[in-house]
Amino acid sequence: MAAERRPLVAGNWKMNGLKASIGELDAVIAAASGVGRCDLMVCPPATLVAAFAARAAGTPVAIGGQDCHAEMSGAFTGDIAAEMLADAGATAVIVGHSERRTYHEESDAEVRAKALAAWRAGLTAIVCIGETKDERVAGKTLEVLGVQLAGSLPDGSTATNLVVAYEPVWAIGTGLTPTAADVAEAHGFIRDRLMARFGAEGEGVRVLYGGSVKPSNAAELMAVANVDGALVGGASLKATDFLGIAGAYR
Ligand SMILES: O=C(CO)COP(=O)(O)O
Repeated sequence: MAAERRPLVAGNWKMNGLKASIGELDAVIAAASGVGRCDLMVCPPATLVAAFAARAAGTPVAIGGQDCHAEMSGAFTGDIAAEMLADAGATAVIVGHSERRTYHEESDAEVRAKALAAWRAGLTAIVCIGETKDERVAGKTLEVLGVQLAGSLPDGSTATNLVVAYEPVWAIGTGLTPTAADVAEAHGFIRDRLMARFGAEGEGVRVLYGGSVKPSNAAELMAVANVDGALVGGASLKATDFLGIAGAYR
């Protein structure tokens, strides 16, 4: 029997949001109990994690970080340890987002170390993978995803400590999305790899789609086999749009 995977719709606010933005979180919390068929998470910038986690405590909305350092503490100016995110009330952290891989040159090995750091702190690791436009045009999408999965996921991944986010780099912030068939192919491939390596746990790992998800395309994307929710960037900044996407699971 296929594993029961409860969908997750997570918002990645990236470098957006000030204290006043908590009103958007309030609106998500107010509507959350009506979004019964999926989990909801908001990943604000690090400066807002503690305040957001305090506000979301006892509600169905989880709070996550956007990145963490692999070490627990030390002389790493400007960096944030997974333990600090957990201390602030986060229950998950995104690692290996393509913007980290591109602008901070993070390798699969570093992403893997960050995922292990997340587990050390008791956080779920949301590990992002995805091909560039050039890689897709060259027909290398699945090869790239295979390498990223092998290098970025630690041994010991389970249905509860890991979420994978498939985010084609060319679909992020561009308004472009892959066809449903392309999403099905990528997610099916990821599922196969997860099951080959982690067995029944791999069957339970949620695989999110990310890249230009909007209320208008969410239902179609979320209906694809092995798509267990969304990692939403721009459209997560407005509660109405974010909730519109989660509405795919109403
Ligand atoms: O990078 C993303 C989420 O992590 C997706 O961003 P957009 O939804 O803005 O395309």
